[in-house]
Amino acid sequence: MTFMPDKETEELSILYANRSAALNHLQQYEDVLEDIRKCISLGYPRHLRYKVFERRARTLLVLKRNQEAISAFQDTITALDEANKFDKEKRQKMRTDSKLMLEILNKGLTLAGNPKDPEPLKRKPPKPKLPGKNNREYPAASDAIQIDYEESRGRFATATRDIKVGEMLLVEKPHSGVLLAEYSKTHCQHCFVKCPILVPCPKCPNVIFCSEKCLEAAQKSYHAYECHIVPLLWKSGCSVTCFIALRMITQNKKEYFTKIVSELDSKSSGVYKTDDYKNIYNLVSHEDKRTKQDFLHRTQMAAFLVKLLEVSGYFEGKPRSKPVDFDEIKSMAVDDKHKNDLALFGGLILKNLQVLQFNAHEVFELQCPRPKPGKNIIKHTGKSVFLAGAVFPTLALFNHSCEPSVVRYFCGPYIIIRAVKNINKGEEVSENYGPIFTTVPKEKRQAELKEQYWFDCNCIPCKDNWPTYQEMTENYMRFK
Ligand SMILES: C[S@@+](CC[C@H](N)C(=O)[O-])C[C@H]1O[C@@H](n2cnc3c(N)ncnc32)[C@H](O)[C@@H]1O
Repeated sequence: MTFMPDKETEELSILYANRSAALNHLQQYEDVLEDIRKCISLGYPRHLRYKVFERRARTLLVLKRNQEAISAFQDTITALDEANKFDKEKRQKMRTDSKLMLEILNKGLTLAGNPKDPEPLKRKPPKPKLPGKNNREYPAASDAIQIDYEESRGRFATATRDIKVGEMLLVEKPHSGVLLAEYSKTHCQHCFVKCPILVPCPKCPNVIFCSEKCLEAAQKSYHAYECHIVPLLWKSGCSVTCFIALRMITQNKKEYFTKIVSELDSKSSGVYKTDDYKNIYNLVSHEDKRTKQDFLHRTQMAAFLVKLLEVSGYFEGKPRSKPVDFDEIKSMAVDDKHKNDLALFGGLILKNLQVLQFNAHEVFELQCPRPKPGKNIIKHTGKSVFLAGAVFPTLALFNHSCEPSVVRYFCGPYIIIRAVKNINKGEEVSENYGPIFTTVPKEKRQAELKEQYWFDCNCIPCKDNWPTYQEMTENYMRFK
């Protein structure tokens, strides 16, 4: 991929016009209209406009948006007057064809009583919403959830009333999330959806976005600083978790952190908001149980990441304008003027790395093959594909059970939690961190949870030694 021409240039308008022709061949009609809108707003040359206006008119006809097609054909006729470099005969033919289409359309619409055009299709799914009332203290969760605390297991969710199977209990956007490198040219860096047509960053060839809106949101926060350091991060081989630890910083300005740093250790009061870094900072990190080796390892990673932050221009609030390489990082002397920033942000990144170890989630996309035309037997061949890593601060308060009460899935960047069984008032509402009692034997589950999450699982299937499906005999099923 090469660089995009700078924003708002004639060159870019020509690029959009040409892409609209390609999209037309691919029958991606809504995208054709969007590219034509962009190309006109960027000042596409007047003597060429008849081409895109005519393409717009014909696209609108396909979409049965006839009222809009009429004005597009009228624009085509007007634009033909300025198409002085275009073959006179062809110009005349296009004018006649457009006039004919106008006549047909006007007649048809009058006969049909001038019906309204259908609404344009929305490409992105709407933002998911909890159907009932939101919890006042934890707005990402429903009012059926409350967060309790016990010394031995920390915070956990319980039901404030009876919950019916299927009920939606939580909808949350990530506080921070990062797409895996291998999806950076197919999925939106900002909202993780697959891009039918891409909007590249005008300053780097590293990532893409699904819309101008996502590009703008990213450029206004993390991507301004990440633009030229992303390739080095990927090349370093660091995990997506390390990248999230950095993103947790780059998505806010330096001043945001210097303002809140003195309150970070105090317990939060009031509404628990997803975008509040203080809530993330106070998630479980098991700092007191870590070994020296563990700290050394994480501090080395934090030192590398904070150096990247320094070269990105973050401390000065001036994003860097060219790519960075390993040699530049290695040869950098400690700059006295950045000493305090390096200490503060190095410390925050170190904390982020610890928190993420226990609180990050994988973001999945369900991929299903296109159904073959004419075949009406649906085979369930869809698979979940690991796309990104993210931290959802409210969901991170749910504890684990090997027989969970909820299931999670994604809608763009949002995670959605629904009950998979009826849950009684006062019962714990538990998540699952990986091993389920039906398929993984108890010893293996316990070992995995201890190694990854540092706790001894004491859920009912573990306590009562429930058998896996394979261990259940027919008799067992019947007697139970
Ligand atoms: C994602 S956090 C869950 C929320 C956490 N309890 C808190 O206070 O913020 C994961 C951590 O919670 C604790 N935890 C989760 N499930 C548990 C369980 N079933 N029993 C005991 N502790 C558990 C472990 O310390 C684990 O590392």
